[in-house]
Amino acid sequence: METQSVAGVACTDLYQAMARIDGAALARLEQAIAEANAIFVFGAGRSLLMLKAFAMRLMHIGLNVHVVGDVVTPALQKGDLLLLASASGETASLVNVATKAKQLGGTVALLTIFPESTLGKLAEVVIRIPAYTDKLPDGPENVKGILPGGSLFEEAVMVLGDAMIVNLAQSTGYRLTKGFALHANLE
Ligand SMILES: O=P(O)(O)OC[C@H]1O[C@](O)(CO)[C@@H](O)[C@@H]1O
Repeated sequence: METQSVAGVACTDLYQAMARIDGAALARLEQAIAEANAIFVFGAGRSLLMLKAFAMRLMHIGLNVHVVGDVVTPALQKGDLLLLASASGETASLVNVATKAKQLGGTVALLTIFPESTLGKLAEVVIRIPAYTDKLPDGPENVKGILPGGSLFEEAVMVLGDAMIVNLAQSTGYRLTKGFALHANLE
């Protein structure tokens, strides 16, 4: 199959996953983001890359956002939000960070395939992304798509992030009709 056709099938897989996401849970996440004093994002590998892209957009619309582990990331305070992306919900470094964030009075939000995971139990706001996973048997609820590994989950995180920006910008009064004035100018 030609590469652009593979990409087209991937978009269909992504669309079908999006159609099964709980809109009320997403609205709760948007509210938690809008109400947080500061937002911290964290993940491992590609899941973290997607959240870094989301963090950039949150900065663009004027929100106070940090990436856990960066040398200039400040202390998490009570009233802050920790947003995690983890397909498995079991990555040990995220479990440690989530536990610490809760001890500090933070709220934990999670994007995951497994709401019943260790991270899912720690998080106050959980968004289930019904992407294919080889950790579950194949079946009508878990159909392998065209993309390899955890790509469908990761790309769903990316698209959901940009979609949330559309709604968050409306609620914060940021106009998306022009370029992002706050985008880095030292690149
Ligand atoms: O998203 P999870 O389940 O926390 O796992 C993170 C792992 O997944 C990947 O992002 C992709 O497989 C890896 O880079 C990383 O080690």
